[in-house]
Amino acid sequence: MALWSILKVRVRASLRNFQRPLTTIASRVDERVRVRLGEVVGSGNVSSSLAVREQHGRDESFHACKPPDVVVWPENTAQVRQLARICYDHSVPMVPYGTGTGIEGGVVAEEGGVCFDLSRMTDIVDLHEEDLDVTVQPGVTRVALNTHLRHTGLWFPVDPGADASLCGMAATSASGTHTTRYGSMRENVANLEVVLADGRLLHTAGEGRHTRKTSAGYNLTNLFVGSEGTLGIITSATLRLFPQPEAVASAVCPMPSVTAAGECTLQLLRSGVPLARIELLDDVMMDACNRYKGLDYAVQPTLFLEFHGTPASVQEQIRTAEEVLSGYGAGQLRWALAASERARLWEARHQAYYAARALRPGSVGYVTDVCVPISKLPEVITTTKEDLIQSRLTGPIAGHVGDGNFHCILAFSEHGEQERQRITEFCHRLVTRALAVGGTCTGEHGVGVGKRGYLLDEVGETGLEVMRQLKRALDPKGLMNPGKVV
Ligand SMILES: Cc1cc2c(cc1C)N(C[C@H](O)[C@H](O)[C@H](O)COP(=O)(O)OP(=O)(O)OC[C@H]1O[C@@H](n3cnc4c(N)ncnc43)[C@H](O)[C@@H]1O)c1[nH]c(=O)[nH]c(=O)c1N2
Ligand SMILES: CCCCC(=O)C(=O)O
Ligand SMILES: [Mn+2]
Repeated sequence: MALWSILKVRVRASLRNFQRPLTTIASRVDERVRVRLGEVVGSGNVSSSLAVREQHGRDESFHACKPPDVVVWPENTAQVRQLARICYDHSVPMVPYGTGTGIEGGVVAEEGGVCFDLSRMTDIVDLHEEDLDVTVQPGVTRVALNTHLRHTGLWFPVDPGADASLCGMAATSASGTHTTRYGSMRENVANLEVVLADGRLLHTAGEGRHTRKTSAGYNLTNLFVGSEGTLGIITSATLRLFPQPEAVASAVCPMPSVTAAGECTLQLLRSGVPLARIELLDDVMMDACNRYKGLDYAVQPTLFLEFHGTPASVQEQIRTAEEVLSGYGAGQLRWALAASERARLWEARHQAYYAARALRPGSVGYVTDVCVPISKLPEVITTTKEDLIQSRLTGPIAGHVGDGNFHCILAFSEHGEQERQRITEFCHRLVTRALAVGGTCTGEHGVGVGKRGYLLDEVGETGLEVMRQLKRALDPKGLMNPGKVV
């Protein structure tokens, strides 16, 4: 697309945003407010130090740091409610903070205010083994939960690469490498406890309820899943658990091209093999992972696969998968059967972001996150790879291809203005390409500040207006994480 057309789209989107202001000019945190916050949490749980504020004003992405005015560490829901009430009374913005691993600038304090660091609320409140569910506080991370569950025979499968907080994952509607089989946070959250902007406490599915399904009224749970701190502060999440699979087999499978890998993925999904994981890493990504983790895989487009089930069903899944793979020119499969080998393999995939950045030491990462209908994946991924080459950009591709979701990771120097411009234009073309085939500008990382300009094109005028009406209804003063999403 010509530069002029790109600019027109941008200007149109930002004009529309401008026409419907959602936030009032909120006041900053003055001494009076600071003292009141300290009275709630105690002096050890509040900080105005610049280093602490800067650490909380950015996430793992390239988005510029904007520090909050003060950081508080509440220790329980009652404190979160009291703190919210103080902020509400004084019209001070509130920014919830989980583990800060987001990559769309979600925790950047656009208008300053109070950052609620929830990492000290670390209880696993209710584990119902017979019901296959658990309730966790916002300081519990996905690895901490699975470590806790290790001896129960249960696990929680949603696995973004980072060891993120589970409530932060709910807030961004995160997914991971198991989503193709087990779902994302949207499918795996049964209830949320939320402190609203004015301090009221909401249980999205009703207090104490933890059923597999419900049709009681509006789905408030999924209104808050993906709300990115703009509607309230999640103080606990009730999550679905799964039995740990009896048998697990992982394989690394080199493919002749990203197109063949995409087409093969489609055929595997159609064949009905219940793939537990299917991830694509292109040649550049494989090279980066080999270097970063000291591995020796072939440097070519590669599928990482995993099968779960009984020993007999895993064998059968493998037989069917091998037949499909051979039809698309797959090379020799390398199996990882021992738990330690599998852990090494998936750790390499989970750290793909850092591996990509390590290709250019000192760089920052610009991550794209489009998701398309699965039938469009081969076409979109092929065109994107060609675009990367034509744009002279080094952008390894890693994809949760079973979901039609993939990322390019563009590592760049913060000082290279021209390169940054080329990256911005490439990312814009990629999102436009995804939207044109019925896809989304973000499959899992959220809107944050990075994707705000695309929400209108994606959900339309009415969609955006309804989102904004909901925001106004729940947060009339515009205090919850202002400047994000809508
Ligand atoms: C190496 C690597 C790899 C990956 C990823 C990151 C990195 C660094 N991610 C992105 C990230 O891990 C994911 O978005 C997490 O869900 C963010 O959780 P945090 O707890 O870190 O939220 P973080 O603190 O970064 O906050 C993110 C947003 O949620 C809000 N928020 C956080 N906690 C909240 C709460 N309790 N209540 C209300 N709002 C809250 C914040 O205000 C902010 O808007 C990812 N993601 C993904 O989906 N799939 C993936 O595969 C990966 N892979
Ligand atoms: C690689 C892109 C950034 C993180 C992510 O979402 C993933 O690794 O899947
Ligand atoms: Mn991802």
